[in-house]
Amino acid sequence: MSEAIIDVKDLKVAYGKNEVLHGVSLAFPAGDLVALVGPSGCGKSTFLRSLNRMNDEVGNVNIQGTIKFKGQDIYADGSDLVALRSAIGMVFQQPVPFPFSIYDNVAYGLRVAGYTEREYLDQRVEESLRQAAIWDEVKDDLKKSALALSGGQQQRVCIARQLAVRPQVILLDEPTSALDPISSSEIEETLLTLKRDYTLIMVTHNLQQASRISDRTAFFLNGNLVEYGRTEEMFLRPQQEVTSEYLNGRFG
Ligand SMILES: Nc1ncnc2c1ncn2[C@@H]1O[C@H](COP(=O)(O)OP(=O)(O)OP(=O)(O)O)[C@@H](O)[C@H]1O
Repeated sequence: MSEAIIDVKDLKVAYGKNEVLHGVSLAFPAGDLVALVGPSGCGKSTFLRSLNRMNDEVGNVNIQGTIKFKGQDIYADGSDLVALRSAIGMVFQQPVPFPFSIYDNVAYGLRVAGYTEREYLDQRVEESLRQAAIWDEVKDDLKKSALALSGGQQQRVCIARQLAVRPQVILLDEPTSALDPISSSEIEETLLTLKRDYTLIMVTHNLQQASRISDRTAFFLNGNLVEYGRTEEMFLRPQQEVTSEYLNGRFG
C-alpha cells in the first residue's frame, strides 16, 4: 500500500451516551478511491464526517482515537479547521449549490480565502469546471444561476466548487443517490478522472457502483469495520462470511 494520506486509529464516536463507532482503524492510501459500504445506520456517514471534523458541528458528540492527515493529528489543539476543510473537502448526497451564478459558486471558496484578481479567478473557475467535467456544458453561460441546472450538473458544479480550493482529499456522501441513472454515470465518470489527482473517499449504498469505480472497499456493520481490502479481491473472495452475505444482497 502506498503511504496513507489519512490514517485513522481506534476511532470511537458517541452521540451523547450512544456510541455508534466502536474503535475503527483504517488507512487511506493517497490517490485511491475508497468506497465505504454497509447497511443503513452502521456509522458510515459518521465516520466520513469525522475525517474533516464536520461532526464538530453536531452538539453532544464525543470523539476518541486519532485521525492523522499527512502525519498530523487533525483533532490536536490549535488545529486549523478552515485549512483542514480546504484540504479535505466534502460533497453531499443532495447537490447544494448556493443561489448564485455558476461562476460565483465555483469562485466562492477562493473569494473567502481572499483572492480577488479577476484573471486569476477566471482561470481557477475554468480549471475546476474542466476537472469536474462540466466546462463544455456551461462555459457560454457562467452567469446563469446554478439552481437552474439539472441535478447531475448541480452536483458537478458542487464538485468544481470543492476543486477550486485545491483539496487533496474529497469526501463524498452518497454523491449519486439523489440523481437519475444518466447523471449518476456522468458523476462516476467524473470521479474516475478525478482519482488521478485526488484521494476520494465515498459512502455508497450502491454496491455495483463500489465495484465499478473504487480501488478499495471498507465494509461497516453496527459501528465496526468488518473488512477492508482491494475491491476486486473483496467482491470475489470476501474473508468474512458476513461480508459475503452483505455483498450478495442477503441483508442491508
Ligand atoms: N447528529 C446525530 N445525533 C444523534 N445520533 C446520530 C446523529 N447522526 C447519526 N446518528 C446515529 O448514529 C448512527 C449511525 O448513523 P450514520 O448516519 O453515521 O450511519 P450510516 O451508515 O451513514 O447510515 P445511512 O446509510 O442510513 O446514511 C445511527 O444510529 C444514527 O441514528
